[in-house]
Amino acid sequence: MTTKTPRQFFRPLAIGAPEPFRELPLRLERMIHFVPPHLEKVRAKVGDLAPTVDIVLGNLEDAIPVEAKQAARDGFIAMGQAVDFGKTGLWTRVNALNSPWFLDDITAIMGQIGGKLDVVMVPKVEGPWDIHYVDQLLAQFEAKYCLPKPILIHAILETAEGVKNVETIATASPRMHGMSLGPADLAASRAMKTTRVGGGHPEYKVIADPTSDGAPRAVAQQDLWHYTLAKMVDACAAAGIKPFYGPFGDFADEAACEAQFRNAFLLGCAGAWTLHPSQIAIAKRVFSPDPAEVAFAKRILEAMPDGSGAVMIDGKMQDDATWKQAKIIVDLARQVAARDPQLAAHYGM
Ligand SMILES: CC(=O)SCCNC(=O)CCNC(=O)[C@H](O)C(C)(C)COP(=O)(O)OP(=O)(O)OC[C@H]1O[C@@H](n2cnc3c(N)ncnc32)[C@H](O)[C@@H]1OP(=O)(O)O
Ligand SMILES: O=CC(=O)O
Ligand SMILES: [Mg+2]
Repeated sequence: MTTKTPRQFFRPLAIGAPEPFRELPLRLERMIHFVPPHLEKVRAKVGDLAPTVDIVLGNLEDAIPVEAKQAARDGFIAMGQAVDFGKTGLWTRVNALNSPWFLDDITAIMGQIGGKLDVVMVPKVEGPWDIHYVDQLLAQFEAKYCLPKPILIHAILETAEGVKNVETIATASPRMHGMSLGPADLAASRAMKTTRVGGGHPEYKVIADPTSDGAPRAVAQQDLWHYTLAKMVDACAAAGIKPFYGPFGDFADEAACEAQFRNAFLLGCAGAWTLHPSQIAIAKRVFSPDPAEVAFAKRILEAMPDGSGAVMIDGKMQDDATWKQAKIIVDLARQVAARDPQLAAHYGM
C-alpha cells in the first residue's frame, strides 16, 4: 500500500486546520460512559454524572431508534453546550459512514460544539479509507470554524474486514486516538452463533480426554475474544494509540462484566465502555491499578533508580524489563491519584 512520507503525514489536511498532535494528550480514560442523548431525563443528569466518569459519550448510532436519530443529535448538542465537562472528556459516537445520518451528525456537531468535542467514535470501520475520509472532513470543519485543537478519531473494531485491516486502521492518521472492540457487531459480521453483547459463552470450551475409570472430564471455558483483543492491543501499542474493550450487555452480571474488563486491563487496554450507571464503579475498580500492585511497583523503581541491572525483591528477579512494567503501573497510578483523592491515599501519592 502506498503511504505518505513522514513530513506529509503530520501536515494539516485543510488550510487553517490545527497541526495534528505528535503525541496523544495524556488523559485518564478508564471508562467511556455511553449516554442516550434523545432522553431528556438522562440528559438532565449529565451535569452530575460528568465528574464521576472519565469520558461522557453521546451515542447517536445503534441503540438509538430511527425515529429518535434527530432528537439524539440535537440532545447531544444541547448537552454539550449546557454542561461544563471540566477534566472529563466529551465524545460522540456518530452513525456509520454508509448511513443516512452520518453527514448531518458531523456537520451539526462540528458547527455547534466542535470546540468542546474531544473525540469522534466511528463505528464499523473497515479499513484505512474510512479513517482518511473522516480525517479530511474533520480538518475542513476545524478550518471553517477556526478550532484551535484537533479532534481525534476513535475506531470501533467490529467487522471481520476491520479486524483483517486492524494495523492499517491504527496507523491511518495522526488523528487516531485508539480503538474499541465491538463484540456484538463483530459476532454478527463473523456469523458467530451467539446472541450476546460481549462476555463469554459456556459452550466455547475445551474438554479433557476421557479416562478409563469414567471419571467426570475436566472442562474449561475459553475466551471468545482473546484473539481479537490481543491482535487489537498489538496494533494499537505498535501505533502509539490506545486500545479499549467495548460493551458488556448483561448489566445484572457484574462478576462477568468485571472479569471481561479485567482481562482487557491485564492485556493492555486503557478502559472499557460503561452502558449503565452500575458499570461505572466496576470500570473504576478494574482500570485503576490495585494498591498492592502499585506498592510493589514502587519498590521496583526505588530498588533500581536508573532502571538498569538486576535485583531480588521478595525472592523475585527484577531487571530493566520489570522496571518498565512497574513504571507503567506507577505512572497510571499517578494519573488516577490526580483525579481521585481516595485512591491517591491508598497509593500513598
Ligand atoms: C452493542 C452496542 O452498540 S453498545 C452501545 C449502545 N448501547 C447503549 O448506548 C445503551 C446505553 N444505556 C441505555 O440506554 C440504558 O441503560 C438502557 C435503555 C439500556 C436501560 O435503561 P433503563 O431501563 O432506564 O435502566 P434502569 O431502569 O436500570 O436505569 C436506572 C437509572 O439509570 C439511568 N440510566 C440508565 N442508563 C444510563 C446511562 N447509560 N447513562 C446515564 N443514566 C442511565 C436511568 O435513566 C435510570 O434513571 P432514574 O433512576 O432516574 O429513572
Ligand atoms: O458497538 C459495539 C458492538 O459491540 O457492536
Ligand atoms: Mg456495534
